[in-house]
Amino acid sequence: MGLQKPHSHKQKAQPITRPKNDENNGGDCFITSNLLINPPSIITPVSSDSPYNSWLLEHPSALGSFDRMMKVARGKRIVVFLDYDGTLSPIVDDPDRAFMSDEMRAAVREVAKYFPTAIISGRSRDKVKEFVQLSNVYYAGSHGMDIMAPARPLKSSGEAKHLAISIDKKDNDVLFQPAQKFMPAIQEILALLEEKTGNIQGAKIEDNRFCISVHYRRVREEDYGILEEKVKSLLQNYPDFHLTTGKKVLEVRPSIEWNKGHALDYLLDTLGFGNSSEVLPLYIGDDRTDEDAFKAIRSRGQGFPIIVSTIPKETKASHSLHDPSEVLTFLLRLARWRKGSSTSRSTFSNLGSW
Ligand SMILES: O=P(O)(O)OC[C@H]1O[C@H](O[C@H]2O[C@H](CO)[C@@H](O)[C@H](O)[C@H]2O)[C@H](O)[C@@H](O)[C@@H]1O
Repeated sequence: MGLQKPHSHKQKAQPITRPKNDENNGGDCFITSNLLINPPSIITPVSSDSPYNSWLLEHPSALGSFDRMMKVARGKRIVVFLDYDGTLSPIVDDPDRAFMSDEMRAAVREVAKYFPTAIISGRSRDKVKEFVQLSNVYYAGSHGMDIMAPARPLKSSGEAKHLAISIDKKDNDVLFQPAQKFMPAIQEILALLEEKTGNIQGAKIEDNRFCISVHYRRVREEDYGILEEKVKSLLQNYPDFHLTTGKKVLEVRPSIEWNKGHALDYLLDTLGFGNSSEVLPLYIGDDRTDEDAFKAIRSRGQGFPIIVSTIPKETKASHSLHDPSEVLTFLLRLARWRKGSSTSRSTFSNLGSW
């Protein structure tokens, strides 16, 4: 059987060799073997003579595999989870200007008409809401530590029950903030970070409510070590916090057992799909913190973890999309599939319940 051209981005048809330290990626670039939840029957890349094309064999394009994925989805309830930066909006130098295109907004709105849809971001919930501007999706900010979810009884969020959680009712939704007790310390750290990094040109501190981003995308290379040192030394006085890394960003987070994966499970639970074997979660994300959500899908045993990446990297995702423009195409296709499928309209009850 001849190898087929990927049914997606033009660039993918070419052998692509990208630098190891991809600008947007902050430096991680590995190839790993990965068990696919649903291995593809057709291998799409033209050739495997570039690291990216080899990687695609293990993480096939979600566009090239779309029909196959939708066959798996037959009779299941798809729930869509989306990351924001690098997934719905391109990575840009200024975090305050990471706008989503109107086209992308329309695509997410359309998807959310047919499937329960949630955006899980490292940003503060308010900020991501301000960027997305849609009322028919659920929002989880601070890497899942700030969730506005439907007011339904929890069935199986075992983890949540063990945390000092705060649940406030607002309208018909419930606010779930498992890191609320860390708020005073977070405010303190925020002020200290502003003070101590103020003299490092290009450094930017972003208040993400239950976590803090220290951006270094615009910091001179020779200053980066100093910045990192300052952040680490400050955190020595706050043993309840730890640092994680993302794309040219250091993130200060409270040390609780809660991440995007827990947020995904929590949302499925509150949406009423806690133990359902009928649910098929689909998560699209591009960064390290999204790996927790990919893992959560893998432990459920069904669903599609999809990574957005222009370079080969170690991931738990089963499928891939090259960049936000492919995310847009995928979302439009998903909505069109649901809308156009007259059989699915009578077979599935997604539409009625959402
Ligand atoms: O979980 P996400 O929604 O992907 O948020 C992760 C971080 O995204 C943002 O930073 C990244 O995007 C910026 C804008 O494109 C870019 O300038 C920065 O270098 C990236 O790291 C956001 O500003 C962070 O607070 C989020 O934690």
